[in-house]
This record gives sequence, C-alpha cells and structure tokens, in this order.
Amino acid sequence: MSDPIDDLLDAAESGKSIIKNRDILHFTYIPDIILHRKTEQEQVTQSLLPILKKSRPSNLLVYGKPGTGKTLVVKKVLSKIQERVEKSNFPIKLVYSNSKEETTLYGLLVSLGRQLDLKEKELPTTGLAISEVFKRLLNKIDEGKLNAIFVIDEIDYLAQLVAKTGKDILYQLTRANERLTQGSLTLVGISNDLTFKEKLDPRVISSLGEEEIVFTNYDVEQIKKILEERINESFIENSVQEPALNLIAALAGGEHGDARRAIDLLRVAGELAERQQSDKVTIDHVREASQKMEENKEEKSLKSFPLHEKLVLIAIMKANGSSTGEIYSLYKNLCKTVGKDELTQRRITQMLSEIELSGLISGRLIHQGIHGRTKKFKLTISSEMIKKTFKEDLTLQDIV
Ligand SMILES: Nc1ncnc2c1ncn2[C@@H]1O[C@H](COP(=O)(O)OP(=O)(O)OP(=O)(O)O)[C@@H](O)[C@H]1O
Repeated sequence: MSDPIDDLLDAAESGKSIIKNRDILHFTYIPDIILHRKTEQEQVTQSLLPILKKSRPSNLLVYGKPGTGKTLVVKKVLSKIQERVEKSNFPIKLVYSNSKEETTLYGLLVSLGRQLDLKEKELPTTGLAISEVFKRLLNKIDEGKLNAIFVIDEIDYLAQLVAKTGKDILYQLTRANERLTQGSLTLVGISNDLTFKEKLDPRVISSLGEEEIVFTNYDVEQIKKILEERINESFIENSVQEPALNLIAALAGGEHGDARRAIDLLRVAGELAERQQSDKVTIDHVREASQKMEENKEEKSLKSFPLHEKLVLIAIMKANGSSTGEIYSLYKNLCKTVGKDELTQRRITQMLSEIELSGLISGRLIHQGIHGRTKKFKLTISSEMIKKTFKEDLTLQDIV
C-alpha cells in the first residue's frame, strides 16, 4: 500500500514546479520597474526631495483606489532617498506603519516609537496616556536631531481610531514641527478613500494635505503589462497561457484596475496548477482561483459577525426569501434552542440592513396594499457556505 504522505512528497520532489520564485509574488516585493507610474514617482520624489537638501518636506497625502501602487511608489522613493542619505551624515529616520494592522491608537504610536528605537523601558506597550506617548516620540526626534518621515498607510483607519478615542493626535502629528526645536517630522498619509478628507477636522485638512497626489486607476491593458512583467520574473518560461493571463487582467482590471488582486489571482492560480501537477496555468486554474478567493472572503466576513447576526443569517438561510417578520420569529426560535436571550424586532430590523450592506444578503421591498410594506431577504451566498463556516462554531453547530 502506498503511503499518502510519501506520495505527496514524491510528487512534490519529482513534480513540476512552475513558480521559480515565490517571493516575487508576495505583496511586499518591490519590483525593479514600476510600470505606468512615471508621473506619480516623479511627484512623490519632488515632494520629498527637500529632505536631501536637509530641509523639511511638506506633509503629503497620497490618494488612490486599492491596488493602484501607492504604497509601492512611496516605499520605493523612500528607499532610494534612504540609500543616498546613508552616505551623508544627515540623520533621516523613515518609519512605516499600516493603521489597519493596529487596533488601538496606542498600538500605532508604539509601533512608530519602536522604529525610532524607543525601547520598552522608554516607551512601555501599555499604561501611559496618549499625550505622554506622543511626547516621548517627539523627545526622541528632538534629542536625536532626527528628520523623521512617518508613512502612515490606510490613514483613514487612523482617523477612525482617533474619532473613537476622541484624541487630537492627527492634528498634533501634522503640527509636530511647532514643538520640535532640533529635528523635524514629516507625515506621509496614504488613503484608499477619496472622500476621507471630508470627514476630517478642517484644521487637520490644511496641515495634513499640504501636498496631495492622486493615483489614477489602471486599465485592463496596464494590468496585463504589470502581470507580464511579474510572470517573467517569477514563473518559468511559457507556463502561463495567454487566455489565463487575459482572464486575470479582465477580472482584476474590471472595476478600477486592482494590481494587488491581479497578482494574488496569479499566485493562487499558479499554486493550484502546481498542486494539480500541471505544467501550465490555464483559464480553468484562474476561474478556480477566483472562486477560492471569493469564498475565502465570504468565509472571513461570516466568521467576523457577532452571535446574533449569525443567528439572523441562519434564520434567513432556513427561510430564504422571507419577510422581516418571518425572519424574526425564526430567529426567536433559534435563540431558544441555543439558550440565548432574543433581541427586539426593532434591533433585528436594523441588523438586517447592516448585514445587507456587507453584501451577503439582499433585500427587496414588497408593497402589500393596505397592509403597508415589508422587506424580504435572501442570501446572496450559498447555504453550503453558511453551513460549512458555522459548523465550526460550538454554539451553532447543532442548528445549521
Ligand atoms: N505599476 C506597478 N508595477 C508593478 N507592480 C505593481 C504596480 N502597481 C502595483 N503593483 C503591485 O500591486 C500590489 C499592490 O500595490 P500597492 O500595495 O502599492 O497598492 P496600494 O495602492 O497601496 O493599495 P492599497 O491602497 O490597497 O494598500 C503590490 O504587490 C505591488 O507590487
């Protein structure tokens, strides 16, 4: 009898590996050539150029839809500046943080502080007031006479964190120079949300967006060129079929040209092809990859819902196409079965609108003559997906 582990290991050893360098398909990889972004590279460089001449650049705000190369361009410009200043004696400190990866404002400031070499003793992970944390960051910059550039990716999340905690940190960050006597602080904010500024305090807007650069969307042809470049570097020759490439470009380029989605699709399709011992990535691998990525997204979003939202989703699954009233009575029964107190119908009606926003269910308003109107809901995802995901939840596994 063959051993299943050995079989797989044998296949992997003797099997075809069509991806020659996986790292190149990772989102942190910085390619040598950045296509279609000449103007943007020039604009970002121009804006940060003063630092090479030992003066403080303006704060910069970079906008654009997801996957349009914002982070890539900013990182590349900064790494080139870094290379040059390392040769001089001018102490520049580049600090990068992604707001989405931090759940608290404190966490974000500490992550910036660590990159300024502030140790736990000087900047503890918990316990200080936000204003104190901020003061210590500034002191470090001042004492070291550092010229710090804080790159804050997904800065709209930082704005939300700030709104939640009611602190004035964004304003203070943009005005930090007024408090510094020796060093300087420049802020580079990156945002996907073009309307982000409208939500800010007007005082913050003027100092944060001293300069602004907007990244335009890629079209399908541009996405295709970016993919071709990446394929040359990461796959062995002729291993991605032309129709497969076209489909990836069409899928990722459709709405606004998301290069990240394109490269992710390419990687997943390549991995599927390898797993199936195929020596080519075909259009079927791309379809399968796209479906898999879509399912992962749905699964993640289902798992992130709190318990009562999950119960409402199960109620809709059991009576697909039902009215709010019917869903509510089913939900009440489910609460009884799992031994939880039910929420009010008013709350559940509101919850249905919230879940609708996530795109997992869709609602249709039905007019019932003298009986007024009601909304009927149905799932936009398969009930199998709900069953599969909620089966892992101990409270829910017996009712799905
Ligand atoms: N012009 C390009 N040439 C080569 N690769 C690119 C180009 N634009 C984007 N990419 C690649 O696409 C992926 C996404 O790019 P990046 O992270 O810069 O996008 P972004 O605009 O910052 O997106 P988000 O706002 O979602 O963070 C990265 O892997 C990046 O290397």
